Amino acid sequence: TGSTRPQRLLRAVQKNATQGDPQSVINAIDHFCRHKEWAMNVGDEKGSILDSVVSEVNPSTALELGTYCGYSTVRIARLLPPGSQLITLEFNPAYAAVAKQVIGWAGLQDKVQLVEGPSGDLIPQMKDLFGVQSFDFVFLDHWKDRYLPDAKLLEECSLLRKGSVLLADNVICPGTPEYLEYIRNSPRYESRYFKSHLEYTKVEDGLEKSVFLG
Ligand SMILES: C[S@@+](CC[C@H](N)C(=O)[O-])C[C@H]1O[C@@H](n2cnc3c(N)ncnc32)[C@H](O)[C@@H]1O
Ligand SMILES: O=C(c1ccccc1)c1ccc(O)c(O)c1[N+](=O)[O-]
Ligand SMILES: [Mg+2]
Repeated sequence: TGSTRPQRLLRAVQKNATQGDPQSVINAIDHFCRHKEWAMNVGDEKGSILDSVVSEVNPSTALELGTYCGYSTVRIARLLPPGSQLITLEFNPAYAAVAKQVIGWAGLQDKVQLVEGPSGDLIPQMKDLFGVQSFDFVFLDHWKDRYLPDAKLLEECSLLRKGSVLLADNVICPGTPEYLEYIRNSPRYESRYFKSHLEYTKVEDGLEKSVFLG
């Protein structure tokens, strides 16, 4: 029984990154994915756009849908101000186990709550589990057919407030047509498309940033 790609990615972090240095963890994963094995992290090019949006929002409470190995978790958490929290949801236990170790290697475990389970079940529990009133920032990067139902669920659970920012990965590739149609035509959001490329490739992809208007 051989290792899995997430396990090989973790080994590359442990070998090439410095404990407590988030940027070195990001660099080690990007190097591994460019030169060894492609993996579905948001990547460095779209990651820079993610960084700029997170820095602009400067969230006290942030939510990530889809952790995988924790690459974007580290990107977001490293930019959070003291006292703020990132909650990240992952329903694959093997991926969650790797992510926990990557986040720990970066020294960001105190800023991150990694919760194992499906977003559809966990989102309605956010207030009870974590005392969250609303999210200032949400990064959507889980299976693409869940973006729309989970955005609606966040609205229904009153987890968005005037000014909350949703940032969605992969709106071109693999694509999230139903989500884009809804969010771009809804009077309750102001949306903008950031053109980029699918991680570690020349294929077009992009991020959709949507501000909830209340
Ligand atoms: C593209 S990967 C996330 C990549 C990560 N955001 C990054 O950029 O490093 C998508 C992840 O979402 C998880 N996932 C998919 N649907 C989910 C759901 N409904 N609830 C929780 N996790 C989900 C998958 O198991 C997978 O690990
Ligand atoms: O769906 C895929 C996918 C499809 C086929 C093969 C590998 C990955 C994918 C590709 C790039 C992404 O940034 C991403 O978030 C995902 N995803 O799974 O959520
Ligand atoms: Mg993605």
